[in-house]
Amino acid sequence: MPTTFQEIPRKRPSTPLLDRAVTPAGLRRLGEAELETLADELRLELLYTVGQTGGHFGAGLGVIELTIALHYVFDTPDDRLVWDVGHQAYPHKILTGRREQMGTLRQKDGIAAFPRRAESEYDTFGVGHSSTSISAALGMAIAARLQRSDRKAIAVIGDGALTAGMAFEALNHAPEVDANMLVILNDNDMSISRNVGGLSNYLAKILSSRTYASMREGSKKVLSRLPGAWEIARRTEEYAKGMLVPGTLFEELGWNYIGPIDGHDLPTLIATLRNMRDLKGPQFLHIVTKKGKGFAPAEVDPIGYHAITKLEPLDAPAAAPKKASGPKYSGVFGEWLCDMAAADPRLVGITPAMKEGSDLVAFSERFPLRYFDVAIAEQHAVTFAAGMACEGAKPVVAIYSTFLQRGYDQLVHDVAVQNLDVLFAIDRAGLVGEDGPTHAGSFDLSYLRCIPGMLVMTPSDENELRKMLSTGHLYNGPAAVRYPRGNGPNAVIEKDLEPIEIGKGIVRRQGSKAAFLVFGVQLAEALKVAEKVDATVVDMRFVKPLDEALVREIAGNHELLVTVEENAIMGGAGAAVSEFLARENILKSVLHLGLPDAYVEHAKPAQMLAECGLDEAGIEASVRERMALLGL
Ligand SMILES: Cc1ncc(C[n+]2csc(CCOP(=O)(O)OP(=O)(O)O)c2C)c(N)n1
Ligand SMILES: CC(=O)[C@@H](O)[C@H](O)COP(=O)(O)O
Ligand SMILES: [Mg+2]
Repeated sequence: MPTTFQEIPRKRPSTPLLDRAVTPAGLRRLGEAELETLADELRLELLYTVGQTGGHFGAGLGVIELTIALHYVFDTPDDRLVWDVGHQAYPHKILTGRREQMGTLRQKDGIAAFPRRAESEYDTFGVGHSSTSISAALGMAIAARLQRSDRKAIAVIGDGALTAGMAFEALNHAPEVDANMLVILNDNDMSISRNVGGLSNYLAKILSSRTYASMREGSKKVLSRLPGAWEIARRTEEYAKGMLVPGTLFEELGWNYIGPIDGHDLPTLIATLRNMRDLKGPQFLHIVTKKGKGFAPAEVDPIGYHAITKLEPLDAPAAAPKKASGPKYSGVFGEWLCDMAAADPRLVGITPAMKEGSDLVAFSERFPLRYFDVAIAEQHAVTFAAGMACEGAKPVVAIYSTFLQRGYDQLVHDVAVQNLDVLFAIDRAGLVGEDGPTHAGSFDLSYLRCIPGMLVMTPSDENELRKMLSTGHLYNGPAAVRYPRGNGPNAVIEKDLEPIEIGKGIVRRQGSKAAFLVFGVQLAEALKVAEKVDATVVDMRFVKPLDEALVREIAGNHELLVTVEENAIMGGAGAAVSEFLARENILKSVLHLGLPDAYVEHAKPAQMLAECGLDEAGIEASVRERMALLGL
């Protein structure tokens, strides 16, 4: 049985077995009898390293045994192992040659938050967005068949990730092509919050209907489903009886379902994986684990320990009293949602499995009948909102920019084409820092402003966010407000629910020669630079509709326009300004400042913004360079 630790070690633990197993080749030289001790060492090492760096926590603790068993039984990296989401893959990284790099996790030039192909041959598929593993592993399995290779393909997917439509698209397809592949469902009954929905309830029913409790001790009942292990079952009537349970959904789809088994029982995991490794056709292994396993506080609070910040050194000087920072942008949204819900009974709040991240916690408690967590199902979230809007509800879809990409067709086809009244509260817009490019909200201004009828707003601070949410809510049609991860400049927030005039920007500073047209939170930096170069600063507020009259006026009395946005320059807000000037045949020097046409590697947000020239120094340097070129 795994050891349960009570504390996160602050000193690197002694790990004699892990020291010999930091590659799969080394791991496979260990005797099977040593693996449970190895699991304790690996779990302690994980506690230590994540304690030093911060990062995702509970999920990795839950797959310590599984990770060991997979690399022990399968010939990785030749056998392809695909982790879904990838937030549970730190043990995988430790066992595949990156133990010494774990101290650089999620830091500039360090190893990434999720598996990525460029980082290691053992990271067979880049992940971060959930529910992609079965499709990817299926693709690898069919490629192996076409290449007459007998390399295996294994997908490890969580019960949360399994709630996304694309997971079922792959579950549907694999039997059609009779793929030789293995899907391992890591069922811990948790998403980031508790997992929700019919599938979650169904999985719970499987656990109870297969007398999982008795199986957990023996677990031999499971082996009875496998060739060569049946004799064990046949010897005792009660085992055979246990198999007379109805087929599972997965079997009905054409998968050979095995389980549920205890995902922390290493001997059973190894025996079962060995038996399944060479079976032909689509294989589905259902394991039951605990998120946060082996660390008592995380076992008790898996939601709170989904991710942790790094431990402060014990001898750290007493931190200077932090300037009271205001609420995070998510918190401003969460408070507005409750206030507007109290004022407008038509409002409903929808989240695709990110209640905590998008801060719908208070709303879910105060308005439970109008709160909907649809699980990890962004496409469904958008069209579900569209259906509600058809009936006069005023849905607010709270969604990360990067995850809205998953529901883009639904936004266009189901909401915008029908001009339905849905408000998208788009959190994590722009660079998000340590989660890296898979989670950056780099493209929403580009992919939203091209949609006819869409209202697209970019608040420059917390108060502007609140005003724009009210504006979007009261607007009769598809609307979007995008705002970044974390805190703003701590602006004074007016607690009313009044909208602002649609399509109008505000001149925040009058200067000459150059004029900043700012779309979003870089307003503060632009104002500082404007003081130095005596530029005008306009808070544009709206990407769509663009305040064309104001742009025309500013262009008429400035030599240089500088657009600023934390979005891809390609097709972003700045492009809207240039398109307008071109359409009006207004010749003007325009400098676009934004995110480059590249994937910005993970680091601290400030480091990434500096790298993109979106910090004060970068903005100043670009503007001075252009002004010099123009002789201003
Ligand atoms: C498309 C997408 N939506 C949302 C998320 C945010 N997210 C990260 S982990 C997670 C929960 C995953 O649950 P599960 O697959 O059961 O893994 P567990 O954390 O329980 O190990 C969610 C919703 C994501 N990564 N990708
Ligand atoms: C793995 C995953 O997708 C989430 O855990 C994500 O990392 C959360 O991001 P925030 O920390 O910005 O809420
Ligand atoms: Mg889960």
